[in-house]
Amino acid sequence: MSKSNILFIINPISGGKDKLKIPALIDANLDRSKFNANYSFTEYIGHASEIAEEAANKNFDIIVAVGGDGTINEIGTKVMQQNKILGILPFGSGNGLSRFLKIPMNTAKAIKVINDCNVRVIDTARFNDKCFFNMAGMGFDAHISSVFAGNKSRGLSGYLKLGFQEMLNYKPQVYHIYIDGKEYIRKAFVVSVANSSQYGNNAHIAPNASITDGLLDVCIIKEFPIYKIPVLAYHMLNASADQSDMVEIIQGKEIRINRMSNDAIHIDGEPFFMGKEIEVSIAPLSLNIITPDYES
Ligand SMILES: Nc1ncnc2c1ncn2[C@@H]1O[C@H](COP(=O)(O)OP(=O)(O)OP(=O)(O)O)[C@@H](O)[C@H]1O
Repeated sequence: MSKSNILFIINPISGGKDKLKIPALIDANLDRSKFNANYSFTEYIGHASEIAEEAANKNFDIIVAVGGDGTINEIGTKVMQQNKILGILPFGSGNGLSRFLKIPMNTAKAIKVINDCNVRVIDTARFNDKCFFNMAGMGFDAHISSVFAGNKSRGLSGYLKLGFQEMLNYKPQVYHIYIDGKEYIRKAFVVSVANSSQYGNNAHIAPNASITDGLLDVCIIKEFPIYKIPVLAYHMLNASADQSDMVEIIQGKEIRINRMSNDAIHIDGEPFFMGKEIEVSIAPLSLNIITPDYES
């Protein structure tokens, strides 16, 4: 059997964790009878995307994102365009897509999942012309991702600290949301569009989301008094946000969101600016990705 060429692209800053030992962990755990392996470290924002494009144009069959949802986004976009296979070693702050797909957080175990090479095909989505795989949105979470991007300390504690500071001053906004032909006008704290169920760290905003159903879950977090944060957190961590009166979830395929401001949006947790009108679309079953074999 011929070996597959596999490239590991390592984001040295994601999740705020040291990655210098990753090449040695790959050497110790990757099945060399199946793979010819190589790796490279990213040096700047957007570099993972450049490396992935070059690798996909060459003869790499599998490209592994070593990082969080932002790194997966950069690499997955190129992998999808070239119809290659994406692997993940989770090393982000939140690891939303990895957790949803049940990819082990332990690196040696995650490499074993790659050894087994069970490939699934999943839905992907877009905000205007930018792909996302896990979650995209606007409102408070996008505001946080834009402030967090300029913050030196990554990781969960960095997110939480910033979140509390910024929440005190954040004002909910009015959104006109069109889902499969119906208009919803909502004043919201957050509008998230979910492909998977969770933001990361097992905070499930769309507990019924499926990544293979051809549908997106529009999750509207309504304006709420600050003392209700623990209730919202409880629902997210218990995957019961659909039962909370603070959250409205509407599934659909053709979605457009109009808003009054040009504030940051986020795509898989990374901030971007793309105007007041966002066209949201879904490409059913469009990305090949290595996951655990759920049947075994
Ligand atoms: N060498 C680098 N220096 C600075 N930024 C980088 C570098 N390589 C990649 N990046 C950027 O790091 C950002 C964050 O990456 P990523 O999303 O993987 O980590 P995270 O935000 O800690 O995790 P998660 O999204 O799971 O919460 C991405 O926008 C990526 O473009």
